[in-house]
Amino acid sequence: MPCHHKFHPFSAFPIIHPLPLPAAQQSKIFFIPNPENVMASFFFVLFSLFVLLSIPLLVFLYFIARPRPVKIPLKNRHVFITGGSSGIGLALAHQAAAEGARVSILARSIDKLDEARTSIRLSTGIDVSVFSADVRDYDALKRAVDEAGPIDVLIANHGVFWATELEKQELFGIKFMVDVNLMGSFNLVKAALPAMKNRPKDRGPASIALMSSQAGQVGIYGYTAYSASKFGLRGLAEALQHEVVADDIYVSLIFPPDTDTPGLLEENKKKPQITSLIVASSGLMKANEVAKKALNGIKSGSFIIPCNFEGYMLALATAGLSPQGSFLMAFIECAVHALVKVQTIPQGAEALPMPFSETSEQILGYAFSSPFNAEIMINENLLDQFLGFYSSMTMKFVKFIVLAKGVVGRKGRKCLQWKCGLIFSLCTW
Ligand SMILES: NC(=O)C1=CN([C@@H]2O[C@H](COP(=O)(O)OP(=O)(O)OC[C@H]3O[C@@H](n4cnc5c(N)ncnc54)[C@H](OP(=O)(O)O)[C@@H]3O)[C@@H](O)[C@H]2O)C=CC1
Ligand SMILES: CCCCCCCCCCCCCCCC(=O)[C@@H](N)CO
Repeated sequence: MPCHHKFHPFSAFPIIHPLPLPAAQQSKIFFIPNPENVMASFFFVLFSLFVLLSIPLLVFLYFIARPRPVKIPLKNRHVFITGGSSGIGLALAHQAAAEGARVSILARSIDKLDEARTSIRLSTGIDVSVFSADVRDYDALKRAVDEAGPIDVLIANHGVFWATELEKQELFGIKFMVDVNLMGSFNLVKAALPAMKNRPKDRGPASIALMSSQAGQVGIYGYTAYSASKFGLRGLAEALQHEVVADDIYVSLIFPPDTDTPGLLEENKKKPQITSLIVASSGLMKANEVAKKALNGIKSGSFIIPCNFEGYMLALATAGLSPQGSFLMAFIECAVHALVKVQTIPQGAEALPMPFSETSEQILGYAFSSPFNAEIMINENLLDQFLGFYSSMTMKFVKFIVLAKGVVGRKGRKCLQWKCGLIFSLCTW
């Protein structure tokens, strides 16, 4: 397919020559079942039937799962934050201290740590403990974690980042990002988990939060190494949640957009223009806004913590089978997945109208006409919608039940197993 647009040196946006949509695709954009089409009517009836049938099923599932809201307090609890000497980590430390937590921060530079301690003391009157270690050095990290004492809320926020095309990226740079962002988080969780699991039962639920990025939800030009390191955190988090839920530990993943921090200032000095354009479509947040969203998410035990509107959209589009503590959100995620498909179109591969100025069909078809180039397709195949909805619903509910605090907490694993079995057979009837 030929390239239909190119960058214009004087324009913030690539010049786009809109392509007329092929007739077949135009009809896909609006879902209007054609009454002359027997198959369509047949599927329409089938679909209505399934919708009707699904209501009692959902009510039944709701009563089995009986979700209980999780509350993880910060007051008088030990919050341990890596990368707590700068940017988002520093904002997290300020706010956690202000909420009455005992705060420990860890980073490499002792000077920056001391500076952070002073600034937190000045604004809150509270002294935080500081630890100097490199998260890549397991032994040093373990010593710091042991010295700090049992942790209630562990926030793996440390991170290094810069944007470069893979071709121009040196191997050691890739390894550095993966080692700090991903392996460093493994080191941290390994070091802290035993004491977190053995905490006295009356200390209440605990949290392990990992700082990802919107570039950890969707791959972005210039971020091959960074995105890979942040996507990796998601695998770590999803699997870890299964392993620790019985210990009343909740895992969270935080997905901020660009955030105004010393780290970003450095990154922006040498960023490919395309990266800047794409990233700009999700705006820029302040470190204390991100920290606020993050702490609220942690306190409510949310697995996925988006930080802005675009982040909520991305979270819906990329929910996958990640744990969902809210019955309603689990339902919405599955319904959205069955009905629409959001896909990103690599720059230069296909021309899209930009900004909106085209016909209503194109606006509906390509709702996110930013340089991010998200194409939103509406699924017009009813059988497909039905299967998509029920398969993701089935899987999500099995996970939902596995992870529902009520089930594990109240009656233990035996009860969990028969409920999982029941849900499976119910959903695959
Ligand atoms: N700013 C942004 O636009 C966004 C950032 N994020 C993520 O948020 C997190 C924080 O970012 P931000 O506040 O901007 O970053 P900053 O660069 O401002 O701060 C990074 C912190 O991590 C520490 N750190 C870095 N490397 C190591 C290491 N090897 N061992 C221990 N500590 C280390 C730094 O201290 P020291 O150098 O002294 O070790 C510093 O305290 C990162 O994980 C980042 O990927 C996500 C989305 C957007
Ligand atoms: C379906 C809805 C789509 C909505 C549009 C979403 C646009 C996505 C933009 C992603 C921005 C990524 C920022 C990464 C910041 C970061 O981590 C760096 N500062 C560190 O390198």
